[in-house]
Order: sequence, then C-alpha cells, then structure tokens
Amino acid sequence: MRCKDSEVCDALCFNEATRELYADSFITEGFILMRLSKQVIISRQYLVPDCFIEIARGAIKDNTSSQQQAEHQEDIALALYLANREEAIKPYLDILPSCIDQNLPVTWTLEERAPRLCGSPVLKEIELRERKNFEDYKNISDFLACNEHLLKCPSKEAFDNALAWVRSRAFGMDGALRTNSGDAVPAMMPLLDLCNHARGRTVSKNISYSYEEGCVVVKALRDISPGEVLRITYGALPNSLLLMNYGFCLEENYEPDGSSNDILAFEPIAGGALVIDLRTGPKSYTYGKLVQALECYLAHSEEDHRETAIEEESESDSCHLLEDNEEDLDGSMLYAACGDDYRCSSACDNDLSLECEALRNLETRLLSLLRNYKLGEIKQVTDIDSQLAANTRNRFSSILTRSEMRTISFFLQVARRILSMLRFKRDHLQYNPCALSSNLDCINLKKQMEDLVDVYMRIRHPDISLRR
Ligand SMILES: C[S@@+](CC[C@H](N)C(=O)[O-])C[C@H]1O[C@@H](n2cnc3c(N)ncnc32)[C@H](O)[C@@H]1O
Repeated sequence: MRCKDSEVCDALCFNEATRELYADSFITEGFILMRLSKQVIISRQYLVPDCFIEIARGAIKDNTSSQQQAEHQEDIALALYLANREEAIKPYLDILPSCIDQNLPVTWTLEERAPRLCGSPVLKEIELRERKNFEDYKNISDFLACNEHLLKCPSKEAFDNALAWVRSRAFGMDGALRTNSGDAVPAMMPLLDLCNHARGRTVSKNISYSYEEGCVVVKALRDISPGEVLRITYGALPNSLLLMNYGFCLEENYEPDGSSNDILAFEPIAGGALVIDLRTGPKSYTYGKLVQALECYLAHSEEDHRETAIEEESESDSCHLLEDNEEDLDGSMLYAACGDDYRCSSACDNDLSLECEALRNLETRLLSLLRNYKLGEIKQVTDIDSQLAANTRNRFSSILTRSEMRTISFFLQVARRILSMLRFKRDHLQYNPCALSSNLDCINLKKQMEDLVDVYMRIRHPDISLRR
C-alpha cells in the first residue's frame, strides 16, 4: 500500500497485499501515514464477539495471579477469534507468518535449542511456555467438547499460530472498554502491525501512533527515505521475551540512561523459590537487586552459623570471628573500621564475616552460572535452507546469551571488588566488561560498576569508604 498523502486507508486493509507498507517515496516528518478506524481494528470492542471471552473464561483455569489470568484470557479470546478465520478477516490472516516462519524457539527441536541456549534461564521458560500452550489448548478443547454449539474447536496448529500472532502483533487498544484488571484490550491492527521494533541506543523509531476518537493515527516522526523500514517501539522489552514471542533479539538493547532492557532471572540458590531479576544499569537499577541477593545468602549463612554455634558452644568458649580462609585479613584495620568499642567491633566483625561469606557465595554462584554457557559449541549445518534458519537462530541466541553473560559478569566483578574492599586488600582487581561489549558499552558498564560498588560501600560501610 502506498500512501501519497494523508489518505484514510481503511478500505484497503483487508484486501490489499499489505506488505508494501514500507515507504516507496520520500516521506517528510509529520506526514500522516494512515488512519486506522475501528472497522479495521480487531478487538473485542469492535469485532470480537463477547462469546469468545466467555469461552476463554470458561476454559482457562489459570493458577497464576488474577491480573495475569485476566490478561491471558483476553489474549486467548482474541486468538480463538483469529483461529476461527471469519471471512471478513481471512485476507488479513492469510499474510501472517506461522510460528515456524517467525522462528519462535518453541518450534525449535530440543537438539536445536539446547546447544544454542545452554546455560540460559530462557531454556526453562521455553519449556514452560510449551507446557502452558498445551494445557490451554487442552482446556479449550475439553470445554468446547461440552459446548459444541459455541464454536468448532480449532486445530492445535491453528490455535498455536493464532496465539503467536496475538503475542507478536497485538496492541493494547486504548478505549473505554478495559480488561478486568483495567488494562487496555488487546487488538490486532492490520498495517500498523507490519512495523518493526526499534529500541535501544543504535536504532530508533521513525513513526509514532496515537489513539484519536476510535482511530489510530500513524505519523512520520522524521523524514523517511524510500524503502526504509518503518519502526515503532513495542516497549522496553527484554531480549528473552523478544526471542520467545517474536523470534528475534536486539543488539545493544539499552535505554538512553544506560539501563539494559535485558533481565536475567537469577536464582541465588539453584532450584530455590527466590528469583531475582538482575539487570545492568545505573545504581538505582542494580543496588537493590544486589542487596536482595546478598540478603538471601546472609539468611542462609545465619541459619548455618546458628546451627554451628549451638554445636560448638559446648566444645569451646573461644570466639572465632574469622574463618580459616580469611587469615589474610588485616585484623587491626578490621577492628579500627568497626570502632574502638570491643563489644561493637566483635559484633561488627561477625557481621562482616557473614557479609564476606554472602559475597563469596554470590561470587561462586555467578561463576558457576557463567560456566554453564557454551558459546561457540554450535554444530554447523550444511544444506542452504537449514543454514539460513540456523544462522538466524545462532545470531539471536548468541545476542541473548552474550547479554546474560554480560549481566552475570557485571555482578560477579562487583561482588569481587566489594569483597576485596571489605578484606582491605590492595585494590588489584580491574573491571573487565569489554570481552562481551562494544567500546561505548564498555565505558558505560565500567562506570555503572564503579557507581554500584561506591554506593554499596557508602551505605553499608561508610567508615571503610571514608578511609579509601
Ligand atoms: C509485528 S511484526 C512486524 C512486521 C514484520 N516485519 C512483517 O513483515 O510481518 C513482528 C515480527 O517482525 C519481525 N521483527 C520486528 N522487529 C524486528 C527487528 N528489530 N529485528 C528483526 N525482526 C524484527 C519479527 O519476525 C517479529 O516477529
């Protein structure tokens, strides 16, 4: 579709080959590319009959939180409607890619997934996603088997593709009708959904859209050259989600303030219930998470110490403030750092010893996670078609895993630096974020690490911090 001036393009939406949204002539900033009115927006508000939401509510017995459940039901309702392939929307659906075309990791075999994503928490998430899709489909087909008059159950393949379209192409429709949790109702917006995602430092969006009285108005944000890809932003999404829902990842997925959109689901204790979302960025993003991880280890150490203390109480009256492997600590400085009062220093030393232990636990855990990644061990394929798919998978898996390793290295180096400061060792550690990053990223990361160590020491150890 070619928009020469600010035409209303509604009539074309369902019966044109819409792939030609890409501008074929120079478009100037402020140009209105299109108006999508409610006739072409596929949402419950406009096209999806209420019975689909009733089916989704009846069939999906989520055990997640009520908000997630409500959102999920809305997505399922929309997916069911799409899978039902009504005549009016068929031309639109006919051009949408399948899950395989989208290269979604749920379609990769185990042999394809495991080496590429080895070490990544995303491997587990993909399995969960598969299981959830399967459960949802089973619930829907069971429900529709008892309520045949409502709808013919779509095939699993049709349902999977429809749900993938909702996840990768639906927009939150800003309007009077809201989901039970108050969120915007998901809607398909043919044409607007041809735009790619831009975020991060290197590529920015070139068009914007806004809701105006039942219409979505799409405007050029700057001059757009012929053939240039039209880009909106899907949000500050992490690469893990981009890969799972859209089948691609972004290099340099950072915000202008230097915070990464990539989040590492970190389990301080392997298989434990606690998962901390770690991301790199300015200290407001990192300090709280670091402390949360350390507190988890502190809680464990304190339990262990209490048990050991009870065992040892009868054996000896002597107080071992430091562990054997902490012999290299400069005792006099430790006491000085904790104040002159002996009782205070004794308590502080004990705390310090626990804190060092927590930092060492964090260091050990992060190191072991880092070792799980197996970059560069992916088998090469020979035939051309498989090579193309494999190259795409390799590229995006590599972006994702490098980003996760970058986050792990970040916190690892911070833990080591703090540990070295608390032990009053000469500061011989160098931050080395460069192996996984570009030069600019390297400078930012180094600053973020220094800031995090600095704020940690100032807040938790102002006396030591002052002496440095
Ligand atoms: C909403 S659609 C965008 C339209 C898509 N370009 C098309 O022609 O159908 C989302 C899909 O576009 C692709 N995509 C979007 N942004 C991308 C990006 N920055 N890099 C690579 N692929 C992208 C992915 O395949 C994703 O699943």
